[in-house]
Amino acid sequence: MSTPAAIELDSVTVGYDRRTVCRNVSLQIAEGSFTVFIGPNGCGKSTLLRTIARVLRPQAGRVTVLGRDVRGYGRRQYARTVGLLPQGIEAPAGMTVTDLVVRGRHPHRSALSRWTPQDEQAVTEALTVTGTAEFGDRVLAELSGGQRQRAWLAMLLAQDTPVLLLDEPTTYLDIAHQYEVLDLLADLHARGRTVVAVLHDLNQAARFATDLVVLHDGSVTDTGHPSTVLTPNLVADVFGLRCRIVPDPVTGTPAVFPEPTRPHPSLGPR
Ligand SMILES: Nc1ncnc2c1ncn2[C@@H]1O[C@H](COP(=O)(O)OP(=O)(O)OP(=O)(O)O)[C@@H](O)[C@H]1O
Repeated sequence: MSTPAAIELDSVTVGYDRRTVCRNVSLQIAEGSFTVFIGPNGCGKSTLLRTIARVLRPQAGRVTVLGRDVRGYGRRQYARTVGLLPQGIEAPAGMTVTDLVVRGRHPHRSALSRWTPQDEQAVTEALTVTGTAEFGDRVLAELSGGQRQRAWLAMLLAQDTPVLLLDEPTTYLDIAHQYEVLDLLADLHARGRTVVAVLHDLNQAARFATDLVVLHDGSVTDTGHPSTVLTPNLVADVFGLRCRIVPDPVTGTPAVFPEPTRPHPSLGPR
């Protein structure tokens, strides 16, 4: 039996005002998968992620999450089900990292409910695993881009949702922190969460994804395991880049190496 879909898009057309970006997209994202959207700039990756997050409303078609039409969820109920880390998000002025992470618990609490040990544990754990506890008292606006990105990620973790959507979660992070965040997402996936991320680094996508979704000009052109999806022809067709694909020496997953457009100076005259 195949894994049930955590997220299902059925003939979804979506865009901004009268401008359509993604047309007639049908897609199933398996429950418990680590799915990565790849594709060139402007192809509609964020648009599709925001549609699943209910930030954008489809012009046509239907989005289902955990077997239920997303329009059928109440606001707080949806926030307990799906967490979104968007791109380029701004925090209210003066907000500290801990304040932000505490906000992640809002969907789990009502106006009158007390702060519970479970809330406390979720916040402490989110601050710890993202390495943000050490600057928990600092104001977000005064942090580096990478520190801020980890604070937003901590908020998302405190939200504690079965489905996580992340739009370029490694932006601003140095290489060690990029892998730390991806390992953290892999951990969440290993513990049964459905993780859907947009990534630009194809080698990282191939290393961490159980499923790739390739987008091109607002359409899904390929889906499947990285080892079957990522080929030189796909990279040429979708990104317009000539490349070689070799097994990553560490993981054996496909790794993309662009063909040089000119000889590298260190190679000397040929
Ligand atoms: N708020 C908006 N209003 C109007 N058009 C938008 C808006 N946001 C995005 N677009 C347009 O929608 C198209 C798809 O954008 P989207 O951000 O989904 O692409 P993307 O694949 O995530 O790109 P990138 O890799 O550059 O982040 C682009 O042509 C973009 O200009």
